[in-house]
Amino acid sequence: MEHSVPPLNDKSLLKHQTYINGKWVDAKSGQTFEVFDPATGKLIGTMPEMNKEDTEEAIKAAAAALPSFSKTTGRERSKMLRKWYDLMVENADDIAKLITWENGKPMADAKGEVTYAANFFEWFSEEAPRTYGDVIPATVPGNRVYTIKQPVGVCGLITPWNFPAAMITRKIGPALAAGCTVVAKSPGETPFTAAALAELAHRAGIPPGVVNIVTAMKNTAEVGSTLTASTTIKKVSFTGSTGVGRLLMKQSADTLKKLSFELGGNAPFIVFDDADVDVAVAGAVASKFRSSGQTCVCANRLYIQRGIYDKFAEAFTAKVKEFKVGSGYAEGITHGPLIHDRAVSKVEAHVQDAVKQGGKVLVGGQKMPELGSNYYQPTIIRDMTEKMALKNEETFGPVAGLFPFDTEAEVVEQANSAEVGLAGYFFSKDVQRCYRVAEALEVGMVGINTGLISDPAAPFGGVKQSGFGREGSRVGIDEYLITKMVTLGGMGQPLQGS
Ligand SMILES: NC(=O)c1ccc[n+]([C@@H]2O[C@H](COP(=O)([O-])OP(=O)(O)OC[C@H]3O[C@@H](n4cnc5c(N)ncnc54)[C@H](O)[C@@H]3O)[C@@H](O)[C@H]2O)c1
Ligand SMILES: O=CCCC(=O)O
Repeated sequence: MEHSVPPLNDKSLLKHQTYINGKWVDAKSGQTFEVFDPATGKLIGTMPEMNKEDTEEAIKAAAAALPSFSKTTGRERSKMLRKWYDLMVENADDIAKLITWENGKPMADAKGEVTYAANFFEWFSEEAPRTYGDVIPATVPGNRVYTIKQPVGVCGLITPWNFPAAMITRKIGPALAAGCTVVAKSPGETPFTAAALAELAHRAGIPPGVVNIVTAMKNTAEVGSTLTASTTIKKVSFTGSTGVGRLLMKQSADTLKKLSFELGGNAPFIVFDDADVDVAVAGAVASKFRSSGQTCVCANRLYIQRGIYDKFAEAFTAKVKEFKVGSGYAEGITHGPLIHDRAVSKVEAHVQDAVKQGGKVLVGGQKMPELGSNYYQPTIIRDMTEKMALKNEETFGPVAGLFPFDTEAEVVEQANSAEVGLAGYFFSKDVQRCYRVAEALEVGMVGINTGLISDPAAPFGGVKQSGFGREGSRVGIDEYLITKMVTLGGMGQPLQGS
């Protein structure tokens, strides 16, 4: 389905170059890559196809900016981040238009993402002046011990397309607050939002070289190996799939980098018989179908206790039938396209596999060629079983599989059977069960009686093969700091003259 792209209020936010050392530049090779609108398949524009040489140039710029930036006070960095936050808020409509254009999510969701993304700058502007160390009572007589927090150095950041703004600000915010400088590789599918953020960084007065954005599509792996092999880069923070996370961890081994990895999920979503069905359905709609199922914390396996199974399935199906799928710019649209044809193929494969093994489609189950090649109907399948592909792999698309279960112990075992452990959700009115199950789930984040857990104030991250490290919250800045211990010897002498 065709749609027209609403014009930006500030056309200068749409860049076709990238931002390195405070300047807008092309790739040294002159090469570019094309970026397409997932809703129409039409070309949005091109961006520089950068390679090892360009990445090294960006690392050099970040290294040159580090000595002076790392010596600014927390209060000075706080003001810069606050200014960047204010500019994001002022330009929220334009950034949302760019997100919808290159990612496909509906404008209402894109606006929500801009607020979420900007809030990381606001949050870390408040953390920047508060990187306290400790004064430690020493064991050795005559010693005095204290710690200071210092920036880790130049950081390499790699983020995915599903939140073109928020995944970047969730890393750059704490990095700058800590006094680090960064080289960020923006996602190949959604580089324009990142470029608009860089333009706002420039306007906010962030010094040249502090924020550098490398763009690439075909050369992505080359850029990744340059960042991980560099001895200048002291830390890599990556958000993306578990497979790429493993590769980057191997590549980082030779230089023993500090790492933070926010990787794939396969979230269990459990509804107990004693839950409020309406609350559980609202939670499932929010958790499963946010961004058409393309978030790492989306419910993937919905476990519904047998006593409530039919009632939940019916109410959930009724809600999903109300969705309106189409171009993210059109009025009243609740769900947009998937990012590309590979995403559609994975969704299709999971649905076909479930149906072949006895799953019954309650709603959806088909592609939507009348809208475009990247659209798939929001889908619910009941009578799911443990052997189905959707149970073991993150679908990353708009398919909800309903698994029946009998006991609390059984469902927790099933929930924990995944290799990954990012988010988990459950619904119950029994307060003792709430504590019990929250403590038993092997995940980094638990939602009880809610399907939405993302909050800049709350620590975001996983366990098992969902990675390590936490983003947002008061601990998010620690990922970009080192704790230096200082011991003063020969202290504690008697007062002079005594
Ligand atoms: N835990 C989290 O916070 C979180 C958040 C969002 C997405 N994710 C996960 O990300 C995945 C979806 O995103 P995706 O398909 O774009 O993931 P992906 O791993 O393919 O790509 C993520 C980023 O890594 C880059 N990349 C890919 N190969 C690379 C390489 N060899 N070297 C360096 N960079 C490389 C991509 O260009 C992109 O910018 C899902 O598994 C999802 O769960 C996790
Ligand atoms: O896709 C992963 C990030 C989602 C979020 O931050 O809510």
